[in-house]
Amino acid sequence: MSDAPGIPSVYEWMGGQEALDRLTEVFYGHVHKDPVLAPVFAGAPTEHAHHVAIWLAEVFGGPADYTAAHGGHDHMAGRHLGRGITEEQRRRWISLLMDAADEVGLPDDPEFRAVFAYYIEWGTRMALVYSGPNPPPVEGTGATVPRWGWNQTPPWQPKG
Ligand code: HEM
Repeated sequence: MSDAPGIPSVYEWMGGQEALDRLTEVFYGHVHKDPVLAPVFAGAPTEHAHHVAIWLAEVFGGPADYTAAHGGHDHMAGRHLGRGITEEQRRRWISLLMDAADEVGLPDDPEFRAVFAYYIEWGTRMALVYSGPNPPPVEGTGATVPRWGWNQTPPWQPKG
């Protein structure tokens, strides 16, 4: 959902790609030291943090580079298949990401943090759905990367 003309995108507000890369670098630094999450990400390639930063950029109104060059929505969804993510792991993921947001100095105004937390709550719950026993289809679905603006985002359903 696009925002009104003249209002910066959430992506611009948070500092663009550079801020997102700092965020995910610090975040995955914590993840790899965390007893609950380290085993989950033990096999992740070193570029993982950057790929997630590119995904988040597209979600928050930045360039559509994940769609153009990293496989788009279906690739992201497919990377969670069969992982059986637990609620404890999801909560820890959020907690470490919010710690990282403070550490790298993302804006802390209530509006930005509310939109940010709204997407992260939804996205982590979707990661659990895809990682679980009955995931939605992930190939050729035509699903697009969700876009999060300042306003309410409409309910999302996988296509196909
Ligand atoms: C808003 C929440 C989330 C977002 C935006 C997200 C985003 C992504 C993206 C974009 C990828 C694919 C990276 C690539 O293109 O190479 C990925 C992979 C992955 N995600 Fe997530 N994710 C989220 C939540 C979670 C949670 C809660 C967990 C587990 C606790 C998780 C575990 C993983 C794992 C294990 C991979 C595969 C890493 C690999 O390539 O080995 N994700 N995620």
